[in-house]
Amino acid sequence: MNITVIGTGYVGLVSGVCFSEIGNNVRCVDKIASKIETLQSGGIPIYEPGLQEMMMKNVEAGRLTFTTDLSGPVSESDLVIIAVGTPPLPSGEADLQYIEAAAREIALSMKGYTVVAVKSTVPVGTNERVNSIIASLTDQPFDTASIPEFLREGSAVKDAFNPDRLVLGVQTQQAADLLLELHRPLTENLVVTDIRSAEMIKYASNAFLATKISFINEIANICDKVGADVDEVAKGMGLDRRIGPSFLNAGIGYGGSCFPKDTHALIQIAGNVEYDFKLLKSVVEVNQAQRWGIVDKLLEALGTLQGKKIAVWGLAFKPDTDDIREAPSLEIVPKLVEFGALPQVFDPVAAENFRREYDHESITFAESALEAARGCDAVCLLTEWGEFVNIDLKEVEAVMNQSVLVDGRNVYTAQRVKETGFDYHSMGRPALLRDSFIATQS
Ligand SMILES: NC(=O)c1ccc[n+]([C@@H]2O[C@H](COP(=O)([O-])OP(=O)(O)OC[C@H]3O[C@@H](n4cnc5c(N)ncnc54)[C@H](O)[C@@H]3O)[C@@H](O)[C@H]2O)c1
Ligand SMILES: O=c1ccn([C@@H]2O[C@H](COP(=O)(O)OP(=O)(O)O[C@H]3O[C@H](CO)[C@@H](O)[C@H](O)[C@H]3O)[C@@H](O)[C@H]2O)c(=O)[nH]1
Repeated sequence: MNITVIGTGYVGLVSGVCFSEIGNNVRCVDKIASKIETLQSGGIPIYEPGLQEMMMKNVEAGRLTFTTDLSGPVSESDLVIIAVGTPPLPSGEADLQYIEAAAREIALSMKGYTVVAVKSTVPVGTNERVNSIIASLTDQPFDTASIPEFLREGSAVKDAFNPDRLVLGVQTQQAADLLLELHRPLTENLVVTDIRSAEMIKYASNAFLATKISFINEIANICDKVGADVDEVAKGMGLDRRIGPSFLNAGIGYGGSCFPKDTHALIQIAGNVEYDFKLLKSVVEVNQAQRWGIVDKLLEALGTLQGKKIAVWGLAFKPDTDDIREAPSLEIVPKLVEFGALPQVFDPVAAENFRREYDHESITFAESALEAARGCDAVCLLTEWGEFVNIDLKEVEAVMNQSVLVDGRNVYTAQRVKETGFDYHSMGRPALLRDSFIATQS
């Protein structure tokens, strides 16, 4: 199948590479010339494990090319996938200007029957808008479709080949047949539905996952007060198949380019039809407050942050990505500075992206986790990169001024902490270090 993918961000590039990997001819288009030049020369503008190797393999096989000009590729394509950004407007609503511009450009180049599928996360009704834009500019036959993306950054390639399900929102059998042919090699769990429902499935899924996170974070806050261990609670809850174990990791809350944006957008979508989505508003509020929990714990442990050196481990919104969009670090580090602290920050890949967003004379960018900890009064872990999880805590303690460890992602076991002299604080696990039956078992 000949496919054009518009937008080479996380979603467009991963989709383009994966569809070429299963034998399709894919042309990836982006209007940012520097991105295309990087891709054409074998480089990759984002950090995503396994993507570059797979990209090079398919480029060499002649199935994958990159360009800034969509006209040629679109005119030869059976399927055009729109994977441009839908960033939030100040109101929280999704900004659809890039979707609409792409629709106009596609319409002017289409030749013969083409399916135009929106992969970007868009409010219900957007495909109809895309449909009317294209119909107003061309008399070529076409269908629009909604194929929302569910990949997670950091495991995008793995997710693309092992999806729990794929959702195909269609309006004709012809479009359904083409999309089924494309997606069948990836999974048997194909949900074929109407376009509006497909658009809604994406927002509802992200909102539900965000709700699970805020729920367990509130349970963690209560565990802190009643002396329970939220990880034990999550384990006990998650074994109930109706609840499930995933997305019950308590910590400093969710960030990233999707959950914050999509929860706000769904609140707005509901508001536009005069529905007050009270539950989701609370999810967002809880998530915001959760970020300050780690600062409270540092204050509790140190008394004051004025002049204190604080090592910050992790700046990316999650491990295995350089993405810092809506990362908790972007609020927590400035808050530490505001309290007079001297943060020594380190992230294996996201430090440069962070520095572009926020820098201050009080901050030192360290070259390693150990260097970040040197001379510090406390370490706080914001992102659970493997190298922080597996670090030798005794070695870290040895280079610090005071041994306080605030674990914002609950990654250390009781045994590892007990081997050190750290004054250890976690998110909702006060029972962890207690000499109780559970603590001696763990
Ligand atoms: N990042 C994720 O993990 C993820 C996962 C699922 C869904 N989504 C959704 O997918 C969409 C894309 O997300 P992303 O993170 O890949 O965005 P991104 O901002 O990383 O990439 C979008 C790309 O589209 C390009 N672009 C915009 N208009 C264009 C045009 N007219 N022609 C050619 N290129 C154009 C931009 O230059 C940019 O490179 C969003 O709606 C997002 O909500 C993202
Ligand atoms: O138990 C958990 C799980 C996640 N998180 C946080 O939640 C955020 C999002 O994590 P994750 O979902 O793994 O990453 P994303 O790449 O943002 O992926 C989400 O957003 C994408 C964009 O819409 C969707 O495609 C994915 O299905 C959806 O998981 C991160 O800050 C995590 O630290 C927690 O705090 N606790």
